[in-house]
Amino acid sequence: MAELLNDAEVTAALAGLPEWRREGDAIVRTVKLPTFPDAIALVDRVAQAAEARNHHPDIDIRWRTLTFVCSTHAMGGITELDVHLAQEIDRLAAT
Ligand SMILES: C[C@H](O)[C@H](O)[C@H]1CNC2=NC(N)=NC(=O)C2=N1
Repeated sequence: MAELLNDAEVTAALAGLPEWRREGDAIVRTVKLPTFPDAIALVDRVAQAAEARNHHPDIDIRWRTLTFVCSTHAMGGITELDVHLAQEIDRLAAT
């Protein structure tokens, strides 16, 4: 299992993830899509990617606005798995 990142490591990771912010034991990004179906389509793409890597974000869906919350539940905090998932979500959100 991936090790917890310390504060400096989280800060360094977020420097490469400008759309993301730290909220306690998680990193968080909000994405606004043009339509509700567009938002659900992105959720589906993220779900496929999360399943493939067996690491899943918490997802809040409010009309066209999605909030992704990445934390490693088994470790109770932020690990490289969350950073890599955030990078993947950014790629999928850009398509
Ligand atoms: C058994 C399975 O590998 C674990 O439950 C996985 C599934 N997806 C997960 N996703 C996240 N975000 N954190 C976890 O600790 C986690 N654990």
